[in-house]
Amino acid sequence: MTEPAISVTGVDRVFGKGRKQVVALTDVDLTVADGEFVALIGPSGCGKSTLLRLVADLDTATSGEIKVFGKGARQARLDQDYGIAFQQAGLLPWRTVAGNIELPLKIHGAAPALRKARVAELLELVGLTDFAKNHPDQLSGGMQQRVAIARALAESPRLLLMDEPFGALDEITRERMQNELVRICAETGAAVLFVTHSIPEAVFLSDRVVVMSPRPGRITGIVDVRADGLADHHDRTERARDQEGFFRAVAEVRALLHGGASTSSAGVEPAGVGVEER
Ligand SMILES: Nc1ncnc2c1ncn2[C@@H]1O[C@H](COP(=O)(O)OP(=O)(O)OP(=O)(O)O)[C@@H](O)[C@H]1O
Repeated sequence: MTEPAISVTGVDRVFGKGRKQVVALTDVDLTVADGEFVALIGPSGCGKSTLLRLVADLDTATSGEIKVFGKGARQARLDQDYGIAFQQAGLLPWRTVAGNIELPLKIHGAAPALRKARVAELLELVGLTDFAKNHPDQLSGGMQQRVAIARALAESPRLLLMDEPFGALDEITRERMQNELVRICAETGAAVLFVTHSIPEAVFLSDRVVVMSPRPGRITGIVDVRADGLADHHDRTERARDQEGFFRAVAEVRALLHGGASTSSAGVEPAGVGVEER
């Protein structure tokens, strides 16, 4: 059997001491299978980013164990087993689109010919071939995010860690980016751990949606959207947004966010309405 992409066991993260202590995460267990797409959703402060940061080795758990492809988080970072994309694209303004995408390869000493070929491939993957020589300030927000995703994919990671990568985009661009991400995942086969505030976004993109609650941050439930009749995330198409199973999964996630309350009288939320706006 292949190693899971991520395995989190009994993880706690406590910040500060005494009266200022914040229990950001308590007793979190989560497995993301190789090639699986898992979304983390929950109200502000429930520990989504903290969990992602622990997996990325940007922070250390107070207790518990985190493995990435069977290795410790630190070793996985050193081995560049994953790519990261955050809400702010974080591009270097003085480098071109191609220069930004190339950066991780350059830092890790890839030969120029190899870099050039890989950048061309990635530009095509994210549909920005014609913009290779542009600078970030000449691109729209969605295009900048595509550059960031291409950069995260530069070293062909088997895992992507994404923290609200589409959070700053308008709804139409956001849906387009979601469709792009589905296609990119199908082409690369990468597993994804994806933080979002949007229920429809989580359901549309994922195989499983992990619902968290705050104080202390913990997992309150997991919705497997495939059990609601949605295709595996690699095979998802735009039509999934209109399927009955999609609305069922949205209602299930919402019920978990509300502590198991019935959603039947509330109906299904319109696309794009996030946790925070509710
Ligand atoms: N470095 C830190 N020092 C102290 N407290 C922290 C630190 N990082 C996070 N926290 C606290 O941990 C809790 C979880 O924060 P986190 O950013 O993980 O939540 P989140 O679910 O990602 O929130 P949001 O949806 O608003 O981004 C919050 O109460 C936050 O204030």
